[in-house]
Amino acid sequence: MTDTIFALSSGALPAAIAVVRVSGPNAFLACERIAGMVPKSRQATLRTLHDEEEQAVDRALVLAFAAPATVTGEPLVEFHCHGGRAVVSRLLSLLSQQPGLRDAEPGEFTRRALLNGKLDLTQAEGLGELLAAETEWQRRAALESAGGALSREIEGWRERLLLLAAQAEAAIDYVDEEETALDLTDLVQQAEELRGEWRRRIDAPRSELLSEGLRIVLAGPPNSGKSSLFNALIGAEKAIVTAIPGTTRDLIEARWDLSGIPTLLIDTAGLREGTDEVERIGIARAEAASMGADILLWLGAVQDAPAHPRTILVSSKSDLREGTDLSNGLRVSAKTGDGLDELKAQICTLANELLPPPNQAALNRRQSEHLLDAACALEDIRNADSILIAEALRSALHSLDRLTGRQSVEDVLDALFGRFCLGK
Ligand SMILES: Nc1nc2c(ncn2[C@@H]2O[C@H](COP(=O)(O)OP(=O)(O)OP(=O)(O)O)[C@@H](O)[C@H]2O)c(=O)[nH]1
Ligand SMILES: [K+]
Ligand SMILES: [Mg+2]
Repeated sequence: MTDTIFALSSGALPAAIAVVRVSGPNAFLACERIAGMVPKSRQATLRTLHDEEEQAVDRALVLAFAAPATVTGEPLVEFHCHGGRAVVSRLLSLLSQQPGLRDAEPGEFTRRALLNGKLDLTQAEGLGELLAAETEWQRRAALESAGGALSREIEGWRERLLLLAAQAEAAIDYVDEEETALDLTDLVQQAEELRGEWRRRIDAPRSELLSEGLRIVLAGPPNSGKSSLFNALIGAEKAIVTAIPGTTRDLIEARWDLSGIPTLLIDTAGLREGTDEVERIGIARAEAASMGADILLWLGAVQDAPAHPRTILVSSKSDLREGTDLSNGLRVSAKTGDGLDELKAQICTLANELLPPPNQAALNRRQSEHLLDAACALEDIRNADSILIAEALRSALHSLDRLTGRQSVEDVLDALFGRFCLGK
């Protein structure tokens, strides 16, 4: 029999309320022993929790959910108790003494939900992203995935693919019976339309851009004011600023929430012929960071700017150089704050082009790879015979199923072909 698992599901203690969850076949039994009864399914009931000596542990709201309509698909009980450390620790130790109960492993509730078909892999991944979300954009995108937007899209592809596969299999039967080969042009065209849709999804921005943040790099000659601008943008004196050229040596990174857009702002060493070994290494890192930037903020002369497709030219220290600006960059002063809003607006515009649209569930690397496999499977079907086409479609289906974590396609294929089989 499966273990019954329990864990503190709410956040750090102490807190006003703590939620302890129990899931598995013995959840109701444990509830009965601790709360004296199992409340009616989905009805919050205030109970005194007791230990084995009938000593009161806490007054808590108890919620029971009957399987299978629960988040894990198993019988589930929630204790909403007071969030003191001693209360929670007493309740957890009490639970651990109940028959068949043990501590949950990290992510185990979600794993059970996955195994019981309550969500698929893409939703579980979305849930992970939702828990990790720090900015608005991340939250909205993760909510799309967790809510099943991606799995619904994949399910749509899968159904179309299944229909095509069934037609291809039927065409094989015709060949067996030496009747006129069926015209497969239409089928091939539909498969290629699917492949085109997948290609566009694969080429779209990845969800990692959201979880890791857009890399925005400040680069330019020494003393151009990179570190000052870095500090002004993040609103903290994180980087050392001095009048000495070559102050910054290593990369300095800060997570920066730019109006909901998750970014990683990176300050770098000023670019020049390095005077000592430490500075030369720092400059090499600065150059590498500039190359790898999603957006480059260049604080030097136009003609010296590295070739980067998304560069914003910044003319720094605008408070000092009234009207004598030669760089054609956006005039910004870290000292007075002049031009900072405009700079942020320009970064936002570039970021909007780079990031996955928040109303579409972006694919992560793992998902893209499986979708690419599926697209590749359908690559050479244009002049293939029905047997090869059927095989290619089947292989594409397998890739989609690895994408969602669906175990086996065979049963589904069997069921479907049972219905579709023409001529047999
Ligand atoms: N007036 C004025 N001075 C500034 C401004 N920004 C930076 N400075 C000054 O310029 C000097 C260099 O600034 P930093 O921010 O250290 O320049 P940096 O590009 O990081 O320099 P390195 O790290 O050495 O490459 C310091 O003395 C700053 O106070 C500004 O907007 N206005
Ligand atoms: K400096
Ligand atoms: Mg600096």
